[in-house]
Amino acid sequence: MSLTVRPAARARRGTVRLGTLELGGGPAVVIGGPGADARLVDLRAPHGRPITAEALSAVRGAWAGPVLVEPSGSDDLPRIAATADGVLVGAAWTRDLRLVRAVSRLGLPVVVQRGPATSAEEWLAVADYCAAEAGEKVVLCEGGGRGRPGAAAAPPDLALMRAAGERSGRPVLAGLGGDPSLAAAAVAAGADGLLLAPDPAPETTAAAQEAVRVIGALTRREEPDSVLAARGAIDRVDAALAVLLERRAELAGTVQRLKPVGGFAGRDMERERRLVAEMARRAPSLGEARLAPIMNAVIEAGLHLAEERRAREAGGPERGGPCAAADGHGEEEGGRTPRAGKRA
Ligand SMILES: C=C(O[C@@H]1C=C(C(=O)O)C=C[C@H]1O)C(=O)O
Repeated sequence: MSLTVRPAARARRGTVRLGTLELGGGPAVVIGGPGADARLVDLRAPHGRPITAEALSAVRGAWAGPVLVEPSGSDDLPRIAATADGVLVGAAWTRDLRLVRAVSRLGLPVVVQRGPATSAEEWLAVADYCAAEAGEKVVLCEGGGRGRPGAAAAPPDLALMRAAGERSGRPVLAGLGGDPSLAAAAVAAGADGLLLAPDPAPETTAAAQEAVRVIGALTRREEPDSVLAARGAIDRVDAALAVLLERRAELAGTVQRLKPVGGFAGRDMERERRLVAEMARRAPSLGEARLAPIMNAVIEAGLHLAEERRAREAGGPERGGPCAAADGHGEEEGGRTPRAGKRA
């Protein structure tokens, strides 16, 4: 067995490369500040805008990955062409066709952003215009634009974002500015990436990254064609599984507290069999026979946790914790656990 990379057999339609990132084909990405997959530099910064060269080299000095730049005017373009991996046609200047044309001719991918002042038709027309000039390397971004420097970012219309992506076949970003509250919804609605502010709060970036991983695992169909890409996709599925397993353990713990007899003593094998059968409908390849031992382990882990917590709350010695499971007698734990008293 070898870890060779299969040549990409599929011609991917509708994907655009931003440096090392592929927008549209693989996982959803985050573009913004530190901690994102690509950095955004806004040369239209509100207070005394920095010298273009300084702003760009500051980011380049600290970050080797993809950089997307929003210019403030055509003077910025030569420097951007030499330094950046893509250009943002911000919502505030989609109507400056001279600048749009000059940007499209740089040879870099172009992200065309829609703001509240632009209609959907106008937005897609600008994107088509850029695509003709930029050799199809165009990405749509819905929302997040600031009309004026310093103004609040407009929230994205996610239905419009989805429709625009389907109609144009181009990758779509949801512009979220500094507000991650729609991050999960945007990924579920089909966003290929989330465009944040150039320097959002670290929690904003973390929330966006969590959404692209966990929600992306549930909603995006990826077709990885290398071991590395497939492992990346597995890592995202595992992130979603971990979130669900933690939530499941909490809920199973609630049942233990509410049932007349909780813990291993109150185990209900008929309920367990039924939930495995129900899961097999959604996991037909695994089927009941393979799911049963998996769910047995999950359920027993939840019961151990619940008993451990109960013992701790009662101030008694801990039983059935990880040590008990690790000593090789984990399966017999139910037999060694004292009967739970009636707790209503
Ligand atoms: C949570 C319960 O207690 C136990 C744990 C279960 C689970 O984790 O799903 C299922 C049945 C019981 O053996 C329950 O009775 O529903």
